Formats: sequence, structure tokens, C-alpha cells
Amino acid sequence: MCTNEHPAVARFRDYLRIKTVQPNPDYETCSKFLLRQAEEIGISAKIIRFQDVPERPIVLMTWEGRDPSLSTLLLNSHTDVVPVFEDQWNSDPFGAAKLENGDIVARGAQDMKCVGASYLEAIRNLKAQGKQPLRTIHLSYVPDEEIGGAAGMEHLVNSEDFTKLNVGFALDEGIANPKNGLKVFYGERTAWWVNVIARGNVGHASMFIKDTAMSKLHRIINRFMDFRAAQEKQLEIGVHHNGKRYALGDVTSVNLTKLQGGVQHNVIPEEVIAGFDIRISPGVDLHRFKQMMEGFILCESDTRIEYAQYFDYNGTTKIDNSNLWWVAFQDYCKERDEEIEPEIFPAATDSRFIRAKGIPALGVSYLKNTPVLLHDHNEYLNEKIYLEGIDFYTGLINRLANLE
Ligand code: MET
Ligand SMILES: [Zn+2]
Ligand SMILES: [Zn+2]
Repeated sequence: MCTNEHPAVARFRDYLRIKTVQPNPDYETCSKFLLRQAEEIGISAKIIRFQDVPERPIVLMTWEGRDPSLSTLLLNSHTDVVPVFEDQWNSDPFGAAKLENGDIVARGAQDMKCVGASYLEAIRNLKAQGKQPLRTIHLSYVPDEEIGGAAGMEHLVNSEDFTKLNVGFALDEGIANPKNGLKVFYGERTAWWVNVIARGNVGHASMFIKDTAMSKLHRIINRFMDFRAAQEKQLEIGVHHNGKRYALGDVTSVNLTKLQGGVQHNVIPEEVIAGFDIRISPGVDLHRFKQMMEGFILCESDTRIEYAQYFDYNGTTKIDNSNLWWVAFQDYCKERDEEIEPEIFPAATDSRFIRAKGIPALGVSYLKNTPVLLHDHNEYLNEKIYLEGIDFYTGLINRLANLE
């Protein structure tokens, strides 16, 4: 192991080694780690445990500003990471090995422990510079983002604790960019996880039985797939008013991700289920989209739709001069010569809960010149970029927390 490693990198790797992996994240070790960091840095911290989910702790840190009456800056990150297919990794996903070129390999290196760790390093830097921000800064380390956030951010935003924070603006996660620009997300697609359940006639599988569960489901799946193909085409050919090509966030994706049913090859099953992951672009009217989907099953008797994940708010954060937080963010990036690409986040983040409360939020992870490896095998981040990111956040947080 390298002995003259930057202490910030060492702390990042320690954070990556904590196995906060779904479906059984080690939140207790993680909370202790974060509390210790806050203590070292010299900011207050507490664990929030909601009565119905005490094993889902939220760590909330606070650095009080010079004027606590002003609305505050929230730095949010989730502590959980998605599962791994260990045999597909070249090193232990929770070993945080550092390759010769400085790549740090670990689940969560991009999504999103790099961001949570950078916030802390930025605060550490600002404290060391003897600064105290004008506005109070809160840091939230929330569980369960990767499984929908019900016990995490959704719980937090609906709590009295949250109202008391008086949040004026929040930062949250972004995504890597293989190119030099920084992706900045001002909105996200709405994730619906849908189960279509079809029931039908049964009998011997050697015959032509009418209206079997499978034949109904087959037709329904085809309707979803036709819609999918049209959206995929839109992504290929779509162009915005300003001449920019469509990005993934500008169209709606549909993927058939689960199939369930059947008992034996020669028995027609009574019930079959198809699960879809649907990501709806913010431009789409959610009510009308739902009607369209219901249309897909309307003419098939004894079929129904169930929602495993549902959200009915798709508002975005303003990126114009009416939003002073955006203006400050943009000015800061300009001064740093940081090229930014404002986009709609293609997947879902905890920002949706924040935005639904009417609070502006931007998603940005300092992952430029980095391949997109979230949820993938051998997820990594180069230490040089990680350290650059700390510098970026130090200046950014200083700017935002001193917004008059
Ligand atoms: N962030 C995860 C995803 O986008 C989980 C979101 S839950 C709707 O898939
Ligand atoms: Zn994430
Ligand atoms: Zn994720």
C-alpha cells in the first residue's frame, strides 16, 4: 500500500470499505464512521431514527452559519450501494483497491460515496481556512435510496426535523461523463415500476385454448414494446429547439425486467406477471401517461396493473435568472472554466422528494472524464479526479453558503 497517500483519499477508501450493500446494508458501522468524521472536523452530528424503521438510520450534520435565520444549504447523499456480481469483479468490490494508475475500484466509488465523502472533505477544508459560512449548512446521509427511499429521504422530508432545517437549496448526486464537461441535473424522470397481472383460461397445453393468461400478457407486452420502440426512435432523431440532440432524460424508457408464472410445460398457467421499469420524461403529463398504460390492458379481460414504485410529481428546478442558487452555481462553474451540461437525470434520485417539497435541487457528481459505471461491474473513480472534485466542492459550497 502507498504510504504517502493523500489523507482524503485514505478516508474515501475507508468509507468504500463499509459494506452498505443492499439488501442488508451495514448502516450501523457506516453511521459510526460518519459521526467520527463530523467529530474530527468539528461540526455537530446526530442520528435520526424513525420509530417504524429504527434500523434505517439517517446521519444529519450541521455547521451553523453566521445568520441562522437564512434558509440553509443541504448537501445530500445516500449511503447504500447496489448489489454486486462478485465473480465479475477483478478485485474485492469492498476492498477499495487502488490500481497503479490511481483508479480506486469499489462499489459506490461513483454512486455515490465519492460525493458524500467529498462534501466532508470540503467542509474540512473550509473549517481549516477558518471560515464560517453566512448560511447554515446541513449534510444528510440517508439510507435506502437504491430501493426507493421510503425509509430514507422520503421519510426525512416528511418529518418535523426536516421542516426545521429550513432548506433553501440542495445538492445531490449526478452521473459520470466520459467527456470533460460536468453533467448537472435539474430534474429527473419519474420512475414507475409496474406489474401487469394477467389471468386466463387453463387446460392441456397441447390445445388451442382461447384467452390464456399468457396470450393476453403477450399482447400487452407487445403494446409496451411498440411504445418503447417509438421512444427509442425519438432518442435517435429528436432535436431540441436550441439544436441540441435529445438525451436519455428527454424520452420515456420502458423495459420488461421481470417475468413470473408457469408451473409445468404441459399446463396452461392460470396467472402470469410481467414487471416493467418505466422512466417517464418530465415533459410528459403523468395522468395521461397512466391512461395510455391502462389502455394497453383495457381490452384484455381479467388483467390488472399494480405499482411497485409510483411517484406523481415531476417538477424540475429552474435554471434561469429567477433561481439565484442556479445563478451562483453557474457563475462559479464559469469562473473555474468548468464546462457544464444541464440535463434531466435519466434515472431516479432522492432529489425528487426534495423538489416535491418545492425546494430547488441540483444533481452533480464530480465525475468528468470518467466512464459511466454506476451499478456496473468494476465501478471505479480515479484518485486525481476525486481530489479535483474536493477542490470543486470546497469552492462551490463556500459560494452557495455565502449567497446573500
Ligand atoms: N436510484 C435508483 C434507480 O434510479 C432507485 C430509484 S427508486 C425509484 O433505479
Ligand atoms: Zn445513487
Ligand atoms: Zn444508484
